[in-house]
Amino acid sequence: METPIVSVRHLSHRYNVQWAVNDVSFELSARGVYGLLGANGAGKSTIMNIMCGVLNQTKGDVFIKGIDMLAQPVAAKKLIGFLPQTPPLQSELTVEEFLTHCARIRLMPKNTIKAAVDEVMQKCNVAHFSRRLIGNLSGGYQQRVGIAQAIIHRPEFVVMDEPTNGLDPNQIIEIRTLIREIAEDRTVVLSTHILQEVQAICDHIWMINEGKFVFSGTLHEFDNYILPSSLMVTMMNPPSLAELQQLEGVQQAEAIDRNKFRIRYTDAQEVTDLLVLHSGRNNWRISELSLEKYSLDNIFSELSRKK
Ligand SMILES: Nc1ncnc2c1ncn2[C@@H]1O[C@H](COP(=O)(O)OP(=O)(O)OP(=O)(O)O)[C@@H](O)[C@H]1O
Repeated sequence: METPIVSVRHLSHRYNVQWAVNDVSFELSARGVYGLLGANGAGKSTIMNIMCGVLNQTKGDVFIKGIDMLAQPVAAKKLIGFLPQTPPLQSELTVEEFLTHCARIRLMPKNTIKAAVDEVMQKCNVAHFSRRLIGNLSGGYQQRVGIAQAIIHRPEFVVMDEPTNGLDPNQIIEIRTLIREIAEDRTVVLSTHILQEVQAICDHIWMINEGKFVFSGTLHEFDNYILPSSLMVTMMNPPSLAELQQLEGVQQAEAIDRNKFRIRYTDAQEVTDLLVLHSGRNNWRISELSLEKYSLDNIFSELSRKK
């Protein structure tokens, strides 16, 4: 069997007295984008920093292509690219100078550096800014340079800590596209606290809460696992709450305001059909009907209930 690109075994980490990561294990063998999703403080950065050899774990092991990160950090780090939460940029250098410097500290052979810098500037679409000082680039372009430094040495495995944090909506779309391109021939692990981010670019999701994995699966499995169980209905001429509650298929109805109600149900289609039917018969005049989208908080509490 092929050696996994990454193997994390029973990883735990404690800062002072608090356990930030608690017995996390996983293995990655395939290409694609893996999303580590969790609220602020869930433990994402701690796991990423340990995987990349920036922080030594309290317990457990990390192997990169079979190489123990603690025992052989230099050899393991050659196989990894890392974009930390705050990109390690030097604002007084030009893009080309900075990437050349990164290639040197990555111990790339001297005669390969120029070609590698040109290639990565093309890939990350910063070649036209090669002579511009990094400090004078926009946030989106600085992030591109941050990604370029992570892949300059052509690692098989790239880790990005909240790569779209702080960018504007257009920049977010561009950086997501770049990440997907990078993942075509590599394994990328990224962290985010934004549900839509994993839905937009990840093939596989891990959810982490208070230092523990609470879900691991494909995007499809995730969507099937977390089904909404309520809908919002707005009516111009609503019935009483008691009337709504008596409707077949309605588990519970809650008035949000005079016209708007949250309906909990067992079968979304059945309750929608009945609401529309009764609205037609009784002139309730539905103006809006929508399934409620889950927030990250809802999902965590739902996952905790399912465990
Ligand atoms: N250097 C540190 N010293 C003490 N506690 C820390 C330190 N770094 C992180 N923590 C704590 O460990 C827990 C996990 O933090 P971590 O930064 O890994 O979470 P995160 O999911 O990456 O959150 P964020 O999205 O806010 O970066 C948090 O409770 C945090 O306060």
